[in-house]
Amino acid sequence: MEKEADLFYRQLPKVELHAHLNGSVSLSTIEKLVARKPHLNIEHGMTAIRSGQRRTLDECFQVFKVIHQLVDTEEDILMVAKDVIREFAADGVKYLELRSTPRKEKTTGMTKRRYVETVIEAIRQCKNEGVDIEVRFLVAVDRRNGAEVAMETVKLAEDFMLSTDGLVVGLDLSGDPTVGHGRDLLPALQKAKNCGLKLSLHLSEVPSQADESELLLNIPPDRIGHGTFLHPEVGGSQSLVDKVRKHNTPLELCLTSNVKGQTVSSYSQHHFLYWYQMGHPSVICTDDKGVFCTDLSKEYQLAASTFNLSQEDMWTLSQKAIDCTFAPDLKQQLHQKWLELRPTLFQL
Ligand SMILES: CC(C)=CCNc1ncnc2c1ncn2[C@@H]1O[C@H](COP(=O)(O)O)[C@@H](O)[C@H]1O
Ligand SMILES: [Zn+2]
Repeated sequence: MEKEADLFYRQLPKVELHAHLNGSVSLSTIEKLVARKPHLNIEHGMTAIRSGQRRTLDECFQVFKVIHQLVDTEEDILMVAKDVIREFAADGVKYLELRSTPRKEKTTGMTKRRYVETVIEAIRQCKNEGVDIEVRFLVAVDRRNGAEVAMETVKLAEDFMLSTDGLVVGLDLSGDPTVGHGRDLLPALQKAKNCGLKLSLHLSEVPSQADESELLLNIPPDRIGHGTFLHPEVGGSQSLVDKVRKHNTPLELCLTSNVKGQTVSSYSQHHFLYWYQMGHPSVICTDDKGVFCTDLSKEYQLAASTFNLSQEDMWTLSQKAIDCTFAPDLKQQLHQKWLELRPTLFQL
């Protein structure tokens, strides 16, 4: 029987704002992909980092390369996206913002436009099948690919924002944080902001990026991914913190990802506490639930047990996340849903 606390966190209605599509592929979907491509000789150990395991950031990024080999056709992307959406729904996520990087045509046999269309198709199919979750999409820019590709991606994202009835809501900046510099991507990010795309930027995910963060915070972004090294105690600065505070920019915080990727030394050292105690908008997210063998319920439970927070605190945290979404049209509906679900949850 499921333990009472597990049940509480699974039933808690949740908002997931930071999920990379190909990092979110579950074991059962990986098995289906491996069966489609036995010649690749890929085992699950190569696509996930299990409990207790730690990897360097570099090793983590190698894992994405393996997953990308497995997910390289239109059929794969449709299946992966549908499976991921259904899994988040089964975990009690009521609103999901997925993000994914359209890859070079020669690696997938399809154009970047077709890649995004396929993810949108998966979102539509899940909606038509009655999966109980609202999904929106952020087109991702991989910082490793430089300024020109970033600009192309922004144009693509803008086209989709205008043609998908609000399903494409923004732009993500991600990829190996040790490669490239945000200054080169500034024109593309500014263009995205000016045309109405919401911006979620991976920021200060590794140490010594204070200059870059300073620059990118001036845009300013609409949300920050990780922000692990923003505050002074870890080599950031008060000026960075002040900027984030001034704009009240929400942080997307991913505990397991940071501990397994070794940018944070232990759960109790996670910067969640710094921002949460300040009353700053902090949203618990998974990052890559497949790679890091987690789900959003586990992340909520982990935050509660690590920082000694009550179920009531966690309820408030999940409810406040609604105000950090990039879908203003859905906020009222989501708040209503939370209110309706509350009585059943606290009767447990
Ligand atoms: C290595 C590590 C600790 C990962 C967690 N932190 C991350 N930091 C930056 N970019 C990421 C991270 N996790 C996933 N991504 C991005 O998401 C991609 C995978 O999802 P997709 O193909 O865009 O659908 C990766 O190739 C990478 O560009
Ligand atoms: Zn991320």
